[in-house]
Amino acid sequence: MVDDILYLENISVEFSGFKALNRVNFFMNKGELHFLIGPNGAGKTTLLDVICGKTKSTGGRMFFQGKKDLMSLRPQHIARLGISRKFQAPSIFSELTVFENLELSVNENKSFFRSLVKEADSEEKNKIEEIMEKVNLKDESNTRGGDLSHGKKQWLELGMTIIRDPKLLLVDEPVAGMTGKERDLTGQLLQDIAQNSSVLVVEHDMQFVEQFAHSVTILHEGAILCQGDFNTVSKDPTVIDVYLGRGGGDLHA
Ligand SMILES: Nc1ncnc2c1ncn2[C@@H]1O[C@H](COP(=O)(O)OP(=O)(O)OP(=O)(O)O)[C@@H](O)[C@H]1O
Repeated sequence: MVDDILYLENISVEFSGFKALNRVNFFMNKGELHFLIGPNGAGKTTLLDVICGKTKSTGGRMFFQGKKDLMSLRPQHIARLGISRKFQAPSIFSELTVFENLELSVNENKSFFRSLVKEADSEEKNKIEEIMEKVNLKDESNTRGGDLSHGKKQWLELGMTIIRDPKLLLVDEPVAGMTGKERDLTGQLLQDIAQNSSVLVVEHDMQFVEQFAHSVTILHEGAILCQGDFNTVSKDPTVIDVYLGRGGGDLHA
């Protein structure tokens, strides 16, 4: 368990008697870019909701960095430990520039209104420059968030999330609606982020998963079907059954 960033044991969630997650065991190593995949309704979003404290498991155990017990913590406490979530729809400020959006996020300890009135200091400005470079928005510093393409909005929000140096980043379908080039750059960006943080991504795009995943977990009907590298899980007969059975075809795109 030494290298575990996240360790979940017997996690279960019920919605009015329906088992969305049923005794799920899941772990992730530090520095991993890990993909969570599975058919619609498999429980992927529910699992991310449990990790960030939005939804509570009816039992089991959940540890962060080997020792911090997440089970009884509220979402804001879990976020303060360094677990950040990036949702599928970008939630940037359309009227603010790329730089200003990042400026608002650079110091999470400042209140929202204090962030609005106080300019970033030189250390914070350097950090913003570094993040703009990382998320391919160096030349868009003065562009309004609302004027960015869909892909660039996603990168800006990723930048607003990683500027706080999360230890674990949870990401919902980051490449939905992106062009091929944007997908590739996003994959490289996620790999880059995983060098300093650990990243757990929910994704349906199998070509993207095959190209960038360090490891993959397959959820099916609220339970883990298998976990391993892409090649191993894509050859697993039960996985092939699930995907072929659902009309989803081979895992290989
Ligand atoms: N708040 C809720 N109340 C009732 N049922 C819910 C609730 N949230 C999720 N569910 C059900 O739990 C199951 C798992 O949902 P979840 O959104 O976690 O699946 P998913 O794998 O993320 O699916 P998708 O890939 O379609 O987003 C689904 O059958 C869903 O309808």
